[in-house]
Amino acid sequence: MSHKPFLIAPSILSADLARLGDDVKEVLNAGADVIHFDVMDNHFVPNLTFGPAICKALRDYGITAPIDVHLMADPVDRLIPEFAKAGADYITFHPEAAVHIDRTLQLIRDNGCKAGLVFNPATPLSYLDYVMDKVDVILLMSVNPGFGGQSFIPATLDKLKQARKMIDESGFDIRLEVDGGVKVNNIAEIAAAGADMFVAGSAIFDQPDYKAVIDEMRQQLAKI
Ligand SMILES: O=C(CO)[C@H](O)[C@H](O)COP(=O)(O)O
Repeated sequence: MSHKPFLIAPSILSADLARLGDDVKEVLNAGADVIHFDVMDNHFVPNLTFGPAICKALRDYGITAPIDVHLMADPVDRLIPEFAKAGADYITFHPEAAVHIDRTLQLIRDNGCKAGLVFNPATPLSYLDYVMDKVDVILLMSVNPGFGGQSFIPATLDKLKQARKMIDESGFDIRLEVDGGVKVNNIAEIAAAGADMFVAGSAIFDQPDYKAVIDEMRQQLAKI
């Protein structure tokens, strides 16, 4: 197995939304690598969160770290140029929400962002079969999307191993991201299964000392 340097991506779903800019600065100062930005539309998932204006507000507030926009929205295409303009670095979407997956991946790259597909726990990896050359990131949901604070679904470990094999065999430069129920006590096992980018919401933002959690996560990752 080969993997890229590990990235920790706190999910702002669990941040203090009344003081989002400051909370994001704090988590980055605590050692986070990427900000995970959950876009929920109350249609594809039963919750409603943030749009491009909030992404732009973070940029205007001085956030320079990569922003990883996870679209839990249907349809997706018209959001892509908006988020690219607002400062997104990664844009990922669910294949079930796209009419033309290949075209949507290309649209993301054409807008200057890294493109990715997101897989719900029961969504098969076969959606990747003809687009491995068009993805920069594969995101496996380890919970059903919509809410933070859920438990990691163990079957994700086998799915991560399959995705890692597909990436390694493809020879393409693709990140393997995981989202949902990632904690200090399971991050090593998740990394051993092949993930190299870890979204964590409640595990980080629900603790008073972000640096302590992120440091502990890195200590666990150093075992891999
Ligand atoms: O996409 C998400 C939910 O749909 C969140 O990013 C994810 O659940 C993170 O929260 P936690 O780490 O608390 O499980």
